Amino acid sequence: MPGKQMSVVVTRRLPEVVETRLKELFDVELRDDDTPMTTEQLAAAMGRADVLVCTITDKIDARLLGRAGEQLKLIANFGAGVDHIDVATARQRGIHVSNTPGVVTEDTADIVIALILAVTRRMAEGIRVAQSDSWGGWAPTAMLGGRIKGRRLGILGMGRIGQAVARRAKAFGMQVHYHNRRRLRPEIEEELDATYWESLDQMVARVDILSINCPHTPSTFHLMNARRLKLMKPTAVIVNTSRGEVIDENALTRMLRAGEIAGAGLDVFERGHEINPRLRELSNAILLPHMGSATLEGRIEMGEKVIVNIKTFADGHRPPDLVVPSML
Ligand SMILES: O=CC(=O)O
Repeated sequence: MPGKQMSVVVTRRLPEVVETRLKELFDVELRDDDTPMTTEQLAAAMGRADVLVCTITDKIDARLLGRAGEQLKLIANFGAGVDHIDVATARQRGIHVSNTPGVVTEDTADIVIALILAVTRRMAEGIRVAQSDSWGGWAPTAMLGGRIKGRRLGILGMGRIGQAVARRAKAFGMQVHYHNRRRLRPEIEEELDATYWESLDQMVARVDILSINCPHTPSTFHLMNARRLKLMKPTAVIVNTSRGEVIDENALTRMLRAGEIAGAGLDVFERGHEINPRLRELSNAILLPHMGSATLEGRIEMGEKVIVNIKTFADGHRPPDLVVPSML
């Protein structure tokens, strides 16, 4: 099927250069407004597109896939995480799913470090004080946080992002520990100076800062449940830039309130952008609106990946970033 004839429907506004390139290459339908499509709009899009370009704000479940037209052959996700797509059902229906791995790595790792520093050095409180009239000037005992040099960082999920976090953490003088389904190759472990823990419980109990960097899959849902959160030191900090569902958010909120965990830096939440109001009230939780990969450079690279996946598929080949259920 020649690329020009491929009908592509895009569910959200994308960076301008990406939209321009999509228009040059395909018969593309772009969005004018930047709100997520309703379920009905999504179903209609899936009924007419050969390729759907969607994002995390589009929940593509088995019911919706059941309404897809025969012509829908590729769902090219703009984003690395695909937990909003029922990949197994798509596969059964002969619909390929691709994503944009790799290009979100460095930006997301930067946000992990930013959150670690923001929580341990009380950045949010500091900004509030500086913006208010209440600042009385420098004082030896004011705004004291904790030093991160020498602290133990535990990385849960040592894929691309976890490793990029480890590199940065090493430069900050932190001790890197990690838990992963598979142990890293010895030369990578050595390069990162990283200590492997087969037991997640044991690692969680020993670290000062825990960074969540595993994807959300059925086996990582609530991996940080109440029991595991309770294993953390009361002085420890937890940072999540992956998916909210990996942590039991209610349990975390209770423990932060009770001072059983010292602080949290969260870029993602269990119910998307509906943040638990109790979490918002806490002064020891720094919350960001899911901006881990939000750089202009990164978003353009994500768009380029989407385009390469569609173009390769349109030319009759396997998209380079095909997601298969066994990867999840
Ligand atoms: O969260 C962002 C992504 O999955 O790329």
